[in-house]
Amino acid sequence: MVDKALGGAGLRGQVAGQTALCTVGKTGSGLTYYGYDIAELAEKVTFEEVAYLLAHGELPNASQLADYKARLKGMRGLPSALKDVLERIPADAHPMDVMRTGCSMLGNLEPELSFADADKAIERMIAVFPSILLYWYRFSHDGVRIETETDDDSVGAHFLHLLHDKAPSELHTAVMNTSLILYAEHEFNASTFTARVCASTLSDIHSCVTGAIGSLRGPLHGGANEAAMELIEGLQSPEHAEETLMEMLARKDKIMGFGHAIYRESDPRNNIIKAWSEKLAAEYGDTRLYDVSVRCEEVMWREKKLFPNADFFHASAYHFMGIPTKLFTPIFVMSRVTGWTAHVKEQRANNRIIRPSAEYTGPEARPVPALADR
Ligand SMILES: CC(=O)SCCNC(=O)CCNC(=O)[C@H](O)C(C)(C)COP(=O)(O)OP(=O)(O)OC[C@H]1O[C@@H](n2cnc3c(N)ncnc32)[C@H](O)[C@@H]1OP(=O)(O)O
Ligand SMILES: O=C([O-])CC(=O)C(=O)O
Repeated sequence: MVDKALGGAGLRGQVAGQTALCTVGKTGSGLTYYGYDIAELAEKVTFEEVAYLLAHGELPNASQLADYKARLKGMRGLPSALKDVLERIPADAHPMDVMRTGCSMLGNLEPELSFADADKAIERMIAVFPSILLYWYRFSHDGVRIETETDDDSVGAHFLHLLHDKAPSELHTAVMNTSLILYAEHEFNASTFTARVCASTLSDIHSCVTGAIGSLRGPLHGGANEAAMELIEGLQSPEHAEETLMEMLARKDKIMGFGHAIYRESDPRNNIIKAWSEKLAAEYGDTRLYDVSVRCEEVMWREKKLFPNADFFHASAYHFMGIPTKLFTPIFVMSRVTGWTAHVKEQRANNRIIRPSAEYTGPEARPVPALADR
């Protein structure tokens, strides 16, 4: 089935499989995980509850949640062979490459030997991804070998603690919690589809996630939050934002953090992270990045009817929490691993190898000329 309004390139509008996990843009702008609206999840639950929901199809009760969090807490340590590998990755490597390598190495050290091990492997990845990222980051940038086994209550707090060497404030913990919920799952986006294609060959879960990390890295997908930061940090005032964007649009430049393949009017994640960014700006005491972002939003809607996607206000929000720009997309990995792996399990449960057909556009059939005749 092809949705004519969207056009067919990039498989746009084509139904490529079924999922019970998530709806994207079903009512024009909505987003639900297993039927729960994203705004309600962001307001009422923790990222760990969402991670559990995606893994098991239902929100946990109190004792399931306590057990789940205790298991995650107990899985934050890094095997020494993984530390060795991380220590060899240079400081100027892209952190998404570090995540890709870290995930792949974990798959060597702790392979998923049977699909029955999937849940354990998934929990391990959720727990250890912040450790992988920040062990490398702190070793290569600060020359310290950090202890990754903290007592923090959540994945978001664990991440901020390892980054800043101190337990985060309540505000920052809450923002990380929301951010991880917003990024957790999004139907058949490019990285998730990568994971599902890999899963459809009956490959192991670390291969699925490693491939997905590679797809998320690009600036048209997860990499847009870093690209958005590069744009807004150069904008000195709302007036400067207006001028710069008008010039960029005249040159037909792409403005990263705007537009979406499925949503047509708005991304339901935007208002949620935008509100947190505004709060963080006030706490930070310098609202420039928030103010210029708001002007970018106004200009893009006025000129192109394009709206900020999940990535745009994440840039200022992360910056206000002291997170270096190059760590933005890896945070997306720390969250989306929950969605990717839920899709891997769903694919496995009802699998047929994903193998579409191509429309041939090459030359007519022809004989191979001898080497001397070419
Ligand atoms: C969490 C996420 O992954 S969200 C996506 C993050 N990515 C970005 O923010 C990158 C910037 N945005 C984009 O490149 C695109 O909007 C995508 C990749 C997200 C979606 O791509 P598509 O589905 O092809 O976009 P769509 O069909 O809506 O584009 C319509 C028109 O708007 C233009 N357009 C879309 N986004 C933008 C943008 N950010 N800046 C300028 N123009 C844009 C397209 O070039 C296209 O113009 P054309 O018809 O003259 O070629
Ligand atoms: O759905 C998409 O194409 C991209 C996106 O917003 C996401 O993966 O969160």
